[in-house]
Amino acid sequence: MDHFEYRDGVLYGEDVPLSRVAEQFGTPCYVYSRATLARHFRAYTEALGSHPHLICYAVKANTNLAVLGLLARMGSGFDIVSVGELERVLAAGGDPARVVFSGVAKQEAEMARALEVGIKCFNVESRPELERLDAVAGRLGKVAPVSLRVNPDVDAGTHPYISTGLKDNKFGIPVDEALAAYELATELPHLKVVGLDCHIGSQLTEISPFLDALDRLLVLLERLRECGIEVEHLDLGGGLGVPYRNEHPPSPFDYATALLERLSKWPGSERLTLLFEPGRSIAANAGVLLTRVEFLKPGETRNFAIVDAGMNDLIRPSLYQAWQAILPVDTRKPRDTATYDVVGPVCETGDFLGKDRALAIAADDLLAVRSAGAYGFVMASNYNSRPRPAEVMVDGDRAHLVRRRERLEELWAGEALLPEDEGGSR
Ligand SMILES: Cc1ncc(COP(=O)(O)O)c(C=O)c1O
Ligand SMILES: N[C@@H](CCCC[NH3+])C(=O)O
Repeated sequence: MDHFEYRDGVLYGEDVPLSRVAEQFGTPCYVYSRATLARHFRAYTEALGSHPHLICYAVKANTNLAVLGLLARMGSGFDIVSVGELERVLAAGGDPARVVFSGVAKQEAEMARALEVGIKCFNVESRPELERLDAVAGRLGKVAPVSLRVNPDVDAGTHPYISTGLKDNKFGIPVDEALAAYELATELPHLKVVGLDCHIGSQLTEISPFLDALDRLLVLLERLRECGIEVEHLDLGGGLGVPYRNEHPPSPFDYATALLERLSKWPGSERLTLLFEPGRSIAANAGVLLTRVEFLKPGETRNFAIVDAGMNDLIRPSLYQAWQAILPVDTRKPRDTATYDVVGPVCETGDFLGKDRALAIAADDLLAVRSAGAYGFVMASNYNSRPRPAEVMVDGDRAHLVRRRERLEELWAGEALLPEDEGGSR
């Protein structure tokens, strides 16, 4: 069941009419469904069944504390890429022993904090990072658990900005250099090799690139074994796509079944814990962005629906030419249908949420931009000095404000005038 659906012409999030959310909390506003988030998380754990596994939700997709807290209580681990994400996981009650730390540029202080709280492992992306981590761990008298992120050079078949597993991408250690990097890791006194990791990209809609990557990792695991290096876990990253429009990505079940089948041919695979780092497939379709039509502006060549959410609130359409469905929240009022570019208030021609959309709308109507639960609020900015929107979680017939809209004064907190400009004129 989809938890954002029309009932009698009105769009609901679970049992809450989205018009009520807009009235209560204003627009623009992100709305997440607790039941959908939980269902998406369970789809992974059920798909993996009894095979030892840990789902490490990719925090970057949606860092709202209520989202993290819900997943933490369901037993989720977390994939983080900064100490900021680590602190959010801890603040939400997440278990540090279930945290993996990815990212190409981990700083010493970030490593130190992660060692202090005792994370599960560092997904190390280069040889200099191994050396830095060894030095930091040595200074703290600790041993850092490491997994090397290998770049298997497979084409994920996704948007070039979100493809990460090609030779040309900055991520990971090239697969041909991985063995030598593992040897270095075993020699460094303050590191312990625990895993092997890859992440080939985001919004993948086919299983085959994942299987190609797995095949390459299994060849590497074989060679590691020959050198006496055994790992406890294999982390296949995130990347499973979602339907934004008419894509048909594999379900977590189909994906896991295909992987487990391929893996079963590898001796000892039943002892290898599988880690996954899904972000989008858990959060994207668990959220919408609510926005109100400010003005309709008919034109000679195009009609514009100018709404109160802009590229600063949801940048995916502008940045990746991403298509996200835009739906009227209340379809009961009689309206003429026209084709609109749905644009925001920001002073950029690239400020649009959708183009060429057939919509039956009038000024003041509410719209919902779908699939906005991942890479939505987290990528919002204050461009044009616009406060970032509120976030709301619906749960059955209740709507909880889980992050209030930013206040205007917060936009200049921490800034100062020059001393000579404080009050009075020169
Ligand atoms: C290392 C890593 N893990 C996990 C993810 C999550 O990816 P997705 O949201 O596509 O599942 C990303 C983002 O692409 C990533 O860079
Ligand atoms: N921000 C991207 C995904 C980035 C994945 C991060 N490695 C998107 O919205 O599609």
